[in-house]
Formats: sequence, structure tokens, C-alpha cells
Amino acid sequence: MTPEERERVVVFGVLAAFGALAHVLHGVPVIKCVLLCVLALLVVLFTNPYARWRYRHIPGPAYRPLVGNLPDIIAEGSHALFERCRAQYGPVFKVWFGARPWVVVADADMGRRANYRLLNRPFGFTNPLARGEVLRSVMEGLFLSRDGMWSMLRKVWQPTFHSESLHGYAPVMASETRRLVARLRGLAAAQEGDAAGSGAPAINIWREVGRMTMSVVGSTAYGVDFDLLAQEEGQGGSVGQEAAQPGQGDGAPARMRSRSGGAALVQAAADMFECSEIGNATRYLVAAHLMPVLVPVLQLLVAVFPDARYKRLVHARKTLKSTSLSLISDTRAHQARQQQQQQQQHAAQSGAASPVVPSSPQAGPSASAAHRPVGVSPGSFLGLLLAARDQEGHALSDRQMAAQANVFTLAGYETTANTLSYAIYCLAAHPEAQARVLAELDALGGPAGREVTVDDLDHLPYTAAVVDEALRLYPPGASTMREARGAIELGGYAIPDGATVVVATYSIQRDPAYWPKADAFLPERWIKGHEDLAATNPNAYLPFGSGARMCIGYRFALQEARLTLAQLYRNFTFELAPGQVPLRVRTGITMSPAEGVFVRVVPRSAAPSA
Ligand code: HEM
Repeated sequence: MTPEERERVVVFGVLAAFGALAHVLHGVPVIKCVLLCVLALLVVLFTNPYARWRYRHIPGPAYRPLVGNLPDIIAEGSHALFERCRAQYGPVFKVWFGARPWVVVADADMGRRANYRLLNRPFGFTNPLARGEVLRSVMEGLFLSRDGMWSMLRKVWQPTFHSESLHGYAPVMASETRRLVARLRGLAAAQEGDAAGSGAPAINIWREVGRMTMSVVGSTAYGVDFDLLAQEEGQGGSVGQEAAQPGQGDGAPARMRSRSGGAALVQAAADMFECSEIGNATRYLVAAHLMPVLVPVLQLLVAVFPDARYKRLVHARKTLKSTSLSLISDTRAHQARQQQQQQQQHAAQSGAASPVVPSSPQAGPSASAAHRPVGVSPGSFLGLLLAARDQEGHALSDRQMAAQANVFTLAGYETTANTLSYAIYCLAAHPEAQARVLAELDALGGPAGREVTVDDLDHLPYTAAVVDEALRLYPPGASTMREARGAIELGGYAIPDGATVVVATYSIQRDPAYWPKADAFLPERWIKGHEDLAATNPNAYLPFGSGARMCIGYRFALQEARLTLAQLYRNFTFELAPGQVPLRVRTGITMSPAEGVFVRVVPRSAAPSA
């Protein structure tokens, strides 16, 4: 039973006992008992006495009846609220996310302890309105899975991010970046045209790189060519599910071409993000956070009287799931046909049938062409999941596979897009750093238009440092969350069992106690010879979290961010549109630019030769 469920049972139990006692002992009429119970329930909802009593020893801003600190979280963003609270209450404090207390840790060493010691994410992290099949699917994805299920899934995911697999994803990243460059060239030309006339509209680079990162994770996760940028240019794939051949076209690994499927998936992923953020969510979700005791009632109400936002969320969920499931079933059917053909061939050659060896769990486009299915490319994540087996040799269920593909897309899309946008913002605001990036890229040499490759990354330490520093100042995962289990003490405070422990990454990464010139953008601090600017505590840098639940895709993300940034600056520089400094950010599921990052794209004449 989760802490929320326990609390619910206690509250309803007390109310029922209260009503029954009143009736039996004093002969109070039933109607009065009901009214008394409703009154008692309202008092509980407004004052949240049980939780406030359990967390009374931990300092923090005052609890406001019914809403806790939710209005501040929505208005300021949790990252800014945590900064304010750390200054006022010290490194450990509590804030009220509606009726739920969060114990926030804004200290590098204590944050490490929490992340290493606690394994599960809190139940409160899930959408409280989810139940039944939806809840089961969510809890079977790597991000929210718990205990034994999590450790099985983490092992299944691991090969996806081995070095060979990472190299295998480079062509997808390169082809999507190529499309982005082509699109930005077009937009830059339009900007030039407009500049001569009525004034150039700025380009929201956050949106542009978001399309690209969605294409990269979508293509990698589902084996579907999202083909987004080409769609806008009126080129690209067909609605039919025609398999591209390896080595054909743009050099990307074989991917199913599905234009409408790709667009629907992208829309679905974007809707999932938007509708899951508390500021944009269905009113029922807000009510569920404010009154967890009433969650069962709200679950019923939202099912019977859904509002538009909830309908959008449900539709998005269905799209993600049905796309995965249909890809999986197409692939299974194809594999079965293939196995049959192989058996028939073998029988014809040797005169006897022999068992077929299943394809090995290998990621990257190098997987055997003989085992290549039509729907899902072997270089895709779904291809890997189809071949994976748990310790007992069981395959994942279709629902489990679909859940992993969803997590891959959702975890890898906005985080990487935000990182790239922040890096571009920082470089545009610091011309001297931009000049160093350009010099480093020009030193790569090669003919004009030569693309940056994964092997070049070793020769681009400053570009890597720009990404690291952008992730320090603007961590897309601005905090990590864990559920306390058993007795744990942080900063001298006993943390109640089941508490939500939040490690305040943003605050730690900007704390002057650990970082010289903490608020300054200084990529040099990541380069040898500048130890005076480096962190005084290694635990003060955790953009990908830490401990066993640390981001499993961090190498994928860094490779993608560095490659894309390098390729963009081989071709362009970016100038900030007026009014962009300081950048406004908002924290929802990720910390992202509030409206975007608006720039003018300036094409570089030609990449110089060495
Ligand atoms: C710059 C981009 C990214 C950032 C900043 C980022 C950040 C994070 C953070 C902070 C966490 C929570 C870690 C913790 O609780 O200690 C996380 C978890 C996770 N990330 Fe990422 N991430 C990024 C890209 C990606 C990509 C590209 C993928 C997949 C391809 C991915 C997949 C995941 C998964 C599956 C988890 C959950 C791991 C688990 O619970 O075992 N992330 N990420």
C-alpha cells in the first residue's frame, strides 16, 4: 500500500467511525451524521493535519490551506522556489506540492546520499488519475518501474547504450542534423529576404532542434523514420509502410517510412508533455494533487466527465501505445514468416529440419541482415527489445515493450532539445566562447561542407565543455526524486518513511559554495589547466542524476548534443533576438525555455580547409 493509499484509508476510516459513533451513542439523526462527516472531511482537506504533523520538524514555507505551496511552484517554477527556500531555511527544507510534502535537499553530498541510497521514484510522480491498464503500462516503463521489475528492465536496456550501439546511432543523428541544417538554411534565406523588407522574424531554435531530437529518438526507439523536417519541405517518405534498404538514401540505417505515423507520434509525445504539466493539465489532476484523499472519486469523475485536456492526454497515450503495438505485431509476423522460410530452406538443403537460432540482442545497424524484420529496424530500440530475454529466458510482453519505447521517446526528446537550445543561447550571449567553438571546428579541416563525425568529437574538447557548462547552468532535469524507504536522516532531520525526497540539481549546480563564479557561463572550467574554475565538490554536478537510477541515456544524449552543436556551428552562427537576456525558463516535467530561444540564423560562408 502506498503512503497516499494508507492516508486515504486512515481518513475515511476515521470519518466512518466518527459518524457511526455519533449516531449510536447520541442518537443523532443520519443526515446530521453525514453533514458532520462532510464538515470533518473539509477540515481535513483544508488543513491536511496528518501530513503536517508527520513533517512538522522539517522547516519550510508556510502551508496554505488546501493549496500548500502549489501557487508558488506554478508562478515561480520549482527551481526558483527551491533557490529562495535554500537561502531562507538551509540545505534541507520542505515544500507542499498541494497536499503532498516534498523534502528538498539542496546540498551536494546529501543529494548524493539520497540518490544512491534510495531506489524507487515516488508514487506521486505518476499521474494520480491513472489506474488499471494505463497505470500498469506506466509502471512497467523503466522510468517509473520499481524494485525487481526495474532491475530486470535496466539490464534489458543496457546494451542499447554500449559503445558499439552508440556508434550505430550516429548515422541517424547525422541524417537528422543534415535535415535541420537544410531547413535552417531555408529559414535563414527567408530571414534575409524579410530583413530587406518589413523586418526579419526571429526563429525559435528550441522548436527547430526539438523537431530534430524527436526525430532522432523516435527513429531510434520505434525504427520509424519520423521524417518531420522533410514533411515540412514537402519531400520524404510515403504513408505506406515501405522499408528503406540499408545504405539507401541518406545513409541512415533501415527505418520504416511512415509519414502520417511519424507525425501522429510526434503530436502524441508533445501532447503527453504538455498535458502532464501541472499548469496545462486537466483540472482533475490539479484537484487530485490538492486533495489526494479524493483521488478515487476524481478517477471516476474524469472517466465519466472528461475535459478537453484529459481527452487529449488519453488520445496521446493511445496513439503512442497503438503505434508501438502495431509495429511489434508486424515485426513478429515478419519474423515468423522468415523463420518458416529459413526452416524450409534448411530442410531443402539438408533433407531435415533444424531448430532456428533466435537473433541476438544487438543494437546498431550491424545486426544480421538475415534477421532483419520489415517493421522494426534491427538498429532500433524496439528491435533490441524484441530479441531481449529476462533471467528466466522469457521475452518481454508487448505491453512492456510498448512502455519502454514510450519512455525512450519521452525521456530523450525534450531533455536533449533543451540542452541544445541552452547551449546556443549561451554561445550567442558570449561571442568570445562562440569564437572559440568556431576556431575549434575550423581546425578540423577538410573540404567545405564536410560533416562532423563521431570520431571528430575527441578533437572538440571546447565544444564538449560548452554542452557540459550549459547543462550545469540549465539542467533540463532540474531535480531528481526518490521515495524514502525505512529510516533515513538528512541534514539532521529524520525523513518519514515513504516521503518524497527531491534533490535540487539546479540549486546545487549554481551554488557558489561549490562553483567559483557560479552564475557565469565559463566552458573553460571543464578544460584542463583551469582547475581554479572547477567544482570544489565532484557531487555538485549531476545533470543526469546519480546512483542506480541515473539517466541511462546520458552517453546517447551527449553524443547527439555534441554532434549536432558541432554540425550547426560548422554551418551557422546565431544572434539572439532582442529581449532574450536573461533567459526565462519554466519547470514542468523538464526545465525548458519559457517561450523558446529566438535567434537570427547567420550562415557561415564556407567551412575553411586546413
Ligand atoms: C541532455 C539530455 C538528458 C538529460 C539532461 C537527462 C536527464 C535525466 C535525469 C536527471 C534522470 C533522472 C536520474 C535520477 O533520478 O537520478 C534521467 C533518467 C532517465 N533518462 Fe535521461 N536525460 C537526457 C537524455 C536521455 C535520453 C536521450 C534517453 C534515452 C535515449 C534518456 C533516458 C532516460 C531513462 C530511461 C531514465 C530513467 C532511468 C531509470 O530510472 O533507471 N535520457 N534522465
